[in-house]
Amino acid sequence: MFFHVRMDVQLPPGLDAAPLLAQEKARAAELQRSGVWPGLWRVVGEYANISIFDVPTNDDLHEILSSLPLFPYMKIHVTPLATHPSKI
Ligand SMILES: O=C(O)CC1=CCC(=O)O1
Repeated sequence: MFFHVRMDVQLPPGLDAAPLLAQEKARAAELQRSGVWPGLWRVVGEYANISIFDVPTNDDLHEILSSLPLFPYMKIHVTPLATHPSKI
Protein backbone atom coordinates (compact mmCIF):
# COMPACT_ATOMS: atom_id res chain seq x y z
CA MET A 1 0.00 0.00 0.00
CA PHE A 2 1.38 3.39 -1.00
CA PHE A 3 1.33 6.48 1.19
CA HIS A 4 2.20 10.06 0.26
CA VAL A 5 3.89 11.62 3.28
CA ARG A 6 4.93 15.22 3.84
CA MET A 7 7.36 15.88 6.68
CA ASP A 8 8.05 19.42 7.87
CA VAL A 9 11.09 19.63 10.09
CA GLN A 10 10.99 22.10 12.97
CA LEU A 11 14.19 21.97 15.03
CA PRO A 12 14.14 23.92 18.30
CA PRO A 13 16.62 26.81 18.40
CA GLY A 14 19.76 25.88 20.33
CA LEU A 15 19.45 22.13 19.75
CA ASP A 16 22.70 20.48 18.60
CA ALA A 17 21.02 18.67 15.73
CA ALA A 18 24.13 17.19 14.08
CA PRO A 19 23.91 13.74 15.78
CA LEU A 20 20.15 13.50 15.14
CA LEU A 21 20.57 14.43 11.48
CA ALA A 22 23.26 11.79 11.04
CA GLN A 23 21.00 9.17 12.67
CA GLU A 24 18.08 10.26 10.50
CA LYS A 25 20.17 9.98 7.34
CA ALA A 26 21.35 6.47 8.28
CA ARG A 27 17.80 5.31 9.10
CA ALA A 28 16.43 6.83 5.89
CA ALA A 29 19.11 5.03 3.87
CA GLU A 30 18.28 1.73 5.59
CA LEU A 31 14.55 2.14 4.87
CA GLN A 32 15.20 3.15 1.24
CA ARG A 33 17.44 0.13 0.68
CA SER A 34 14.79 -2.17 2.17
CA GLY A 35 12.23 -0.85 -0.34
CA VAL A 36 9.71 0.62 2.08
CA TRP A 37 10.72 4.25 1.32
CA PRO A 38 10.90 4.33 -2.52
CA GLY A 39 10.50 8.09 -2.96
CA LEU A 40 12.15 11.02 -1.13
CA TRP A 41 12.24 14.61 -2.43
CA ARG A 42 13.13 17.96 -0.87
CA VAL A 43 10.36 20.57 -1.11
CA VAL A 44 11.97 23.49 -2.89
CA GLY A 45 12.70 26.36 -0.52
CA GLU A 46 11.42 24.60 2.61
CA TYR A 47 12.90 22.37 5.33
CA ALA A 48 10.44 19.69 4.33
CA ASN A 49 10.26 16.56 2.25
CA ILE A 50 7.71 14.68 0.21
CA SER A 51 8.05 10.94 0.49
CA ILE A 52 6.40 7.81 -0.82
CA PHE A 53 6.23 4.83 1.51
CA ASP A 54 5.25 1.32 0.46
CA VAL A 55 4.12 -0.64 3.51
CA PRO A 56 1.31 -3.14 4.13
CA THR A 57 -0.72 -1.28 6.78
CA ASN A 58 -1.37 2.05 8.49
CA ASP A 59 0.11 0.59 11.66
CA ASP A 60 3.33 -0.33 9.84
CA LEU A 61 3.65 3.22 8.54
CA HIS A 62 3.03 4.69 11.97
CA GLU A 63 5.66 2.41 13.49
CA ILE A 64 8.22 3.46 10.85
CA LEU A 65 7.49 7.19 11.06
CA SER A 66 7.48 7.24 14.85
CA SER A 67 10.83 5.42 14.88
CA LEU A 68 12.56 8.15 12.87
CA PRO A 69 15.13 10.03 14.97
CA LEU A 70 13.63 13.38 13.86
CA PHE A 71 10.05 12.27 14.64
CA PRO A 72 9.73 14.52 17.73
CA TYR A 73 10.69 17.50 15.56
CA MET A 74 8.53 16.88 12.50
CA LYS A 75 4.98 17.74 11.57
CA ILE A 76 3.86 14.82 9.41
CA HIS A 77 0.90 14.67 7.05
CA VAL A 78 -0.02 11.30 5.54
CA THR A 79 -2.23 10.68 2.50
CA PRO A 80 -3.05 7.00 1.84
CA LEU A 81 -3.12 6.28 -1.90
CA ALA A 82 -5.47 3.96 -3.80
CA THR A 83 -5.18 2.79 -7.38
CA HIS A 84 -6.66 5.25 -9.87
CA PRO A 85 -9.25 3.58 -12.16
CA SER A 86 -7.72 5.26 -15.26
CA LYS A 87 -4.19 4.13 -14.55
CA ILE A 88 -2.91 1.92 -17.35
O1 LIG B 1 15.48 16.68 6.00
C1 LIG B 1 14.36 16.12 6.04
O2 LIG B 1 13.49 16.33 5.19
C2 LIG B 1 14.08 15.08 7.09
C3 LIG B 1 14.61 13.80 6.66
C4 LIG B 1 13.93 12.70 6.35
C5 LIG B 1 14.87 11.68 5.93
C6 LIG B 1 16.13 12.36 6.08
O3 LIG B 1 17.25 11.91 5.87
O4 LIG B 1 15.94 13.63 6.49
